[in-house]
Amino acid sequence: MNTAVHKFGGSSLSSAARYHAVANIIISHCQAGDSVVVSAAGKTTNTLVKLWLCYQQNDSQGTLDVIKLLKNHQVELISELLIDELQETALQKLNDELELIATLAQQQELVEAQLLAHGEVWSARLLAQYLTQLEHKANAFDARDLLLLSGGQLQHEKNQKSCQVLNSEQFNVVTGFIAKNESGETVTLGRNGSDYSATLIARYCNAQSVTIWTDTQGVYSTDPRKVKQAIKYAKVCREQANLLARLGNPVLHAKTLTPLKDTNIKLVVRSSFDSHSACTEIVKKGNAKQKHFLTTLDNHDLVKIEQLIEGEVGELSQLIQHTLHHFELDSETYLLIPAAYTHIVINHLSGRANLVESNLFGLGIVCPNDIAHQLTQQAAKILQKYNINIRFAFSQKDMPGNEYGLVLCEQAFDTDLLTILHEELISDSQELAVVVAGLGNVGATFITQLEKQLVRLNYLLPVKLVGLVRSENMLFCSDGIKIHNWLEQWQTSAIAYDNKSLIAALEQLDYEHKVVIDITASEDFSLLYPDFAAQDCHLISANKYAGTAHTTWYNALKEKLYERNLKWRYNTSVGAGLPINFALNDLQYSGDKIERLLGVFSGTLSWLCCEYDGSVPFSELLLKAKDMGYTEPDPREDLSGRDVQRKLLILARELGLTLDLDDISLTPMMPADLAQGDWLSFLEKRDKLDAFMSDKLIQAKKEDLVLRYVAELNLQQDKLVAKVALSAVKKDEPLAGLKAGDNIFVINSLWYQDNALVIQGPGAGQEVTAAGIHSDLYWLTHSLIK
Ligand SMILES: NC(=O)C1=CN([C@@H]2O[C@H](COP(=O)(O)OP(=O)(O)OC[C@H]3O[C@@H](n4cnc5c(N)ncnc54)[C@H](OP(=O)(O)O)[C@@H]3O)[C@@H](O)[C@H]2O)C=CC1
Ligand SMILES: N[C@@H](CC=O)C(=O)O
Repeated sequence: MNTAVHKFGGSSLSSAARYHAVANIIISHCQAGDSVVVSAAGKTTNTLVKLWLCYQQNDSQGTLDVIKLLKNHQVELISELLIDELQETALQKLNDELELIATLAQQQELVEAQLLAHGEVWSARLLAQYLTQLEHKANAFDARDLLLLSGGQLQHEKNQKSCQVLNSEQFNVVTGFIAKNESGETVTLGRNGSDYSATLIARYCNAQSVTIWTDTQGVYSTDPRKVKQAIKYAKVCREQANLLARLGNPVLHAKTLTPLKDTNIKLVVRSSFDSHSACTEIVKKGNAKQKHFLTTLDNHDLVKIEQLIEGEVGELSQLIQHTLHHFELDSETYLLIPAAYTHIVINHLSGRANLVESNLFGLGIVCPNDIAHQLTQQAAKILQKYNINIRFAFSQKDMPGNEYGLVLCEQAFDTDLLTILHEELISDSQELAVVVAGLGNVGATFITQLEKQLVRLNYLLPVKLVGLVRSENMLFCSDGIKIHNWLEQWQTSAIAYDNKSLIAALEQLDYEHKVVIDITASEDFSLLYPDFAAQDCHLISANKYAGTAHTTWYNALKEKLYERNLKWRYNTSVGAGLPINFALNDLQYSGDKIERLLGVFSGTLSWLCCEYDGSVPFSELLLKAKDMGYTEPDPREDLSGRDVQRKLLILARELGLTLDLDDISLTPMMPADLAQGDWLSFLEKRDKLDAFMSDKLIQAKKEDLVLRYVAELNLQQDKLVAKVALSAVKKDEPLAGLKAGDNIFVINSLWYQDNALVIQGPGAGQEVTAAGIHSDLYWLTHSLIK
């Protein structure tokens, strides 16, 4: 049977709301037969440890107070989650257990491991009951019935048999962290013990995968809480994960990985707070690029040890319930120990260990082969420059193919310095994967231009085209699509496309940065932007739908992108390749205030108004504009004024205004009823459009005016004016003197009041638009390197 194991840590279960979220994840991500391993809720283990300390110090009042704390927390969870009989029984059982703890404490019979085990037992029981109440089959299992250790060693054969009780018809909610010994006593599995329980159970059940649901979104290049630019990796190979763990990185514990050795069990680290976001997969060697990591060490002691015995580091780690790193340098063996535990280790090694340095802080650098030495030297130089005294700096080979460096210093360094180190040591290792959606007029031209442009981009950062998407098919090649024969590859290898497979393909990309370039004109495609953001993709849009979506959706997208440090560029959605967005932003950055924006924002309507003199029917020109690649796929999007309305909204939002499309008044450049029906039925009624435009032209000519489709945003008056409409303008006005197809943006601001700033040039066409998208790609790439 293909089962999976899911593990939820304490922070994932800290409140009733979190239990509810976890239950939803289980219902949507797990199948009957899967095991769900849980830690103690929130800070329960810490509270139990506090209870143990009070008990040891014979502090009876303290003991009772902590029992009360535990009770309040559990009662709150039970009362908020369970109802009726389930609630009553659960409260009764909890009461009995807490009374027993109080009695045992009084009688001086408390046992530490047995006491600590309560946290996991309560979580598993409550979660199973809550799932049952939600009408899903679930049962709680005590891992002491599944995991047996004898003489400190796991009894694999017996455990494998015991795990057969896990039921294929239900969710099996199993306590993490605990096991039993041959005398039936409780033993705990140490720090991150629940992660270890999960991988052990996965091995014993021959599960397909283990998902560690946690409060971070995956494994990052460095701590994302300290360095905003930290990169989340889609894939990390087990050897590097193991090394990181041994250097004390808290995301995965070295022990967690051991049961997976020589198995094909997939290990995934995923956020239980954002279950749709991209995760990190820990893969077997060769299935992921070697990555760069920086991990920090706080307050460690360095101890020299004589004759390290095989397996002793593991034993010592078990003893202090903490990771220990050991290394050989100049034929001596050293241990790096969290300072709080040094005395325990030194005592344990009775006479074989000497303290060499105390209170060290440091940096671990995990990186691909052959560069650890160089990066370690570089890190040391940077730290020295910032007056950090270095005690040790060396690099080592770890397992084949793996290297690391350690820089141990006298002082701690702050997040600013870590950010600098990250920028200097990690940034160079990044690659950008490009996925292009839409290979029509503009998209195909963009790809043609990309071959040359890649040379330029590669000076900044290695950039690869890895995906192409059209309305029905897609092509993904994670090593890169060969641009000169993309069409051939498309014809032989493109596969059917649906949203789910597209998201899965994005998730699989093993790149530090990814960008989806939307050159479709599809609203449906734009609705996937939040999913792209969840996959850590930057966005570039020529498509105007997302930029003009309803404010609530639009703001939520912006917020999501901001939280993930993702960029969204959409320069070509207004004015094709013209730098209108740049100009508006630049004016604002430099303290200017835009008061009025007026112009012709449609290449199609500009071309039509300039070319139409009544000698040929208007609709014939419209078909020509379509052939030239100026119009939207359905040119009525242009004629209706909707396309211009969208552009005005995009610029208004750029100026910080909170507007929606309906706040911009619109007068179409065609009879309203022509908007109905499909394109062919429109063509049958094109005479109506011709007559409509002929009338407008005759009227304009009579008054010696010319026709222009004009957009205006005026912030000068009390009431904001935002409108798009066909207007007749005087021949000496800037809007009249356009070349066919040109856009013009007339900007009045504090600094450009009487003499407006004017931006004018081609406002549509595949070449200029594709070039504008390249500008967005260039600036995105540029922003990623520093
Ligand atoms: N033309 C111009 O001058 C300018 C255009 N733009 C914008 O650029 C975009 C593209 O314009 P243009 O190239 O002229 O349009 P086209 O109609 O020529 O091409 C559209 C492309 O999008 C693909 N597509 C449509 N729906 C989907 C979908 N749901 N998922 C994936 N792909 C899809 C189509 O696939 P298939 O090939 O299978 O049909 C096609 O390849 C539009 O948003 C437009 O507003 C912006 C500035 C100027
Ligand atoms: N159809 C549009 C294309 C660019 O956005 C136009 O004509 O301006």
